[in-house]
Amino acid sequence: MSDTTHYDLVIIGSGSGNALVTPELESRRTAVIDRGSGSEHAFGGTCLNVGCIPTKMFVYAAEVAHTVRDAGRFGIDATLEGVRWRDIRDRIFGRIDPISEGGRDYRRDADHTEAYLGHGRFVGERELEVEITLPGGRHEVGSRQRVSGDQVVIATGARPRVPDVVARSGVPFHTSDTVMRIDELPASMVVVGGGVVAAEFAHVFSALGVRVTVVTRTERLLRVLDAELSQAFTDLAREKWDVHTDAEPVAVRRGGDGVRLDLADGTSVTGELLLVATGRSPNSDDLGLDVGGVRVREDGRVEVDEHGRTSAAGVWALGDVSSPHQLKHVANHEARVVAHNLLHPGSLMTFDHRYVPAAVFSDPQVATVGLTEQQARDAGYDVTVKTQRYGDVAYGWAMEDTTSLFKVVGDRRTGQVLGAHAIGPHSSSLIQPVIQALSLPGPAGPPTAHELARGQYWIHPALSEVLENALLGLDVAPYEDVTAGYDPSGEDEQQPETVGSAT
Ligand SMILES: Cc1cc2nc3c(=O)[nH]c(=O)nc-3n(C[C@H](O)[C@H](O)[C@H](O)COP(=O)(O)OP(=O)(O)OC[C@H]3O[C@@H](n4cnc5c(N)ncnc54)[C@H](O)[C@@H]3O)c2cc1C
Ligand SMILES: NC(=O)c1ccc[n+]([C@@H]2O[C@H](COP(=O)([O-])OP(=O)(O)OC[C@H]3O[C@@H](n4cnc5c(N)ncnc54)[C@H](O)[C@@H]3O)[C@@H](O)[C@H]2O)c1
Repeated sequence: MSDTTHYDLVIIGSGSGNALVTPELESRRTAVIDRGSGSEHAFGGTCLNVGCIPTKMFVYAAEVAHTVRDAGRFGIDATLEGVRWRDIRDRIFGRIDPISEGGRDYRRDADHTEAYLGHGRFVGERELEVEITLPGGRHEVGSRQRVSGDQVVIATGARPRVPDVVARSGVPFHTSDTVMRIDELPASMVVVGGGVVAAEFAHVFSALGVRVTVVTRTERLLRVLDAELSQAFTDLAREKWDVHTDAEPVAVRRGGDGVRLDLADGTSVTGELLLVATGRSPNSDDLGLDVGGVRVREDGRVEVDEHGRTSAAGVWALGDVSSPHQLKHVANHEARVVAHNLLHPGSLMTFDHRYVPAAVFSDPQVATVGLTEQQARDAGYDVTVKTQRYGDVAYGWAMEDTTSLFKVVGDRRTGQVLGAHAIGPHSSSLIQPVIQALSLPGPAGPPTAHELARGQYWIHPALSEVLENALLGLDVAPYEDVTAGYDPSGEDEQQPETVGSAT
């Protein structure tokens, strides 16, 4: 056991936690503790190693395969001759692994910072013991190191949750932590879960030629989305994958070419490989939080206030371990807030969770921000909605699109947008103007739907015209009425000039 080494700042978790060490914090003595992510126990957290980045690199390769298969519709004859899985995998991790190793070495070698590569647990107030489990740091594997900090940040993320019926079965299975490193593509795969991870991996593997079965206990895939989009996604998924909704595995055993899952409705499904994608639990257990005086919510998230402070003085938390949103852009935002707050205790910044957007990089892609139609109705708004088809704008014609939609939810009385939900190519980018309008309101509040549509140019004939048309299609007061008497300078009685429509 080592003596306790004292730091200005101790960070547990090298994902968004590592990004905390901004230039302003770099002069402080900082310890970063991390036990590694995924099967390689890599430094740098989920997003870099087993989350956002590699999945989207696989998604891109899947889309290339899909484009080749689909080319005939456009008069281009092409044949997908094969998929070199190992080449795809090795290209992706050949790029990611060196970044992870470089990040670890930088933290180990930089002035003022130290990397402790192992599992950390509180052993007292702002004091931790780290069981060193990984090589690559300065501490011997197997040793136990004690560190303490003036401030401690918990950024330990979340891990895949595995239903007991799978965990206890003894049948080999994968999660998002391991499935991207497999050596060979299986012929078939059963995905348990109907959320984001399931939707993205089902797309990747099916586009690369794997026969995919999806089993989810909800009545639709991507159940948390606006119901119209969730239904549209489920309908399209059924055309490509064998989708079992309202279904839960009650027994898992070896069978068929690999695994057999008996479902509660008496049917069964088989596949060569089993992928479990049934949610992620915060890494708040096995951290000794009770010893550190840190309270945890019933759902397992570390309890934080709007500034990121936990119940223990000088201990902060951010990202998946504490946030209501398990998203990297949210974890990054929270890290920026906490970094500021560590340096400016007299003027604390607050987390902004008002308009958190999200996207699902599946086939089709889905994006969402703000209230769903049902949420807006439940909240008592005078709701108006417009669902615009991609196929109704010029770029949608070019794409021969027949299935993609952009839906906006508005408040009839104020004319303001309450939410936007899109399903189709590039929806994660197309939705950004709505995120901006909601998040950066002018002095008179967010622009109305018609102001957003008519107060700016929309490049013609870009796909973004689908959003322009959706906004214009909302049954709200026309732009002229909303802007009547509008006088931005306070001097000019004239109305602002409206720009012409691109449609
Ligand atoms: C397959 C997948 C795809 C995703 N795609 C997207 C996406 O496209 N867009 C998006 O916004 N989000 C995506 N996410 C979610 C995103 O990855 C997470 O929200 C984000 O990475 C959380 O960051 P974090 O810093 O809170 O935690 P993490 O990045 O998970 O970092 C926590 C670190 O702490 C370490 N740790 C935990 N406990 C201890 C301990 N006791 N001692 C030492 N170390 C410990 C862990 O090993 C890990 O390295 C995806 C997630 C998955 C699983
Ligand atoms: N593109 C992105 O932003 C992205 C991508 C991947 C993951 N993530 C983040 O990771 C989080 C976790 O993703 P996830 O897909 O694992 O969780 P999730 O909460 O999105 O979905 C879990 C799904 O599994 C189903 N389920 C749970 N237990 C089941 C059981 N026993 N049998 C059958 N179905 C069961 C649930 O009903 C749900 O449909 C997401 O909430 C998201 O925030 C984000």
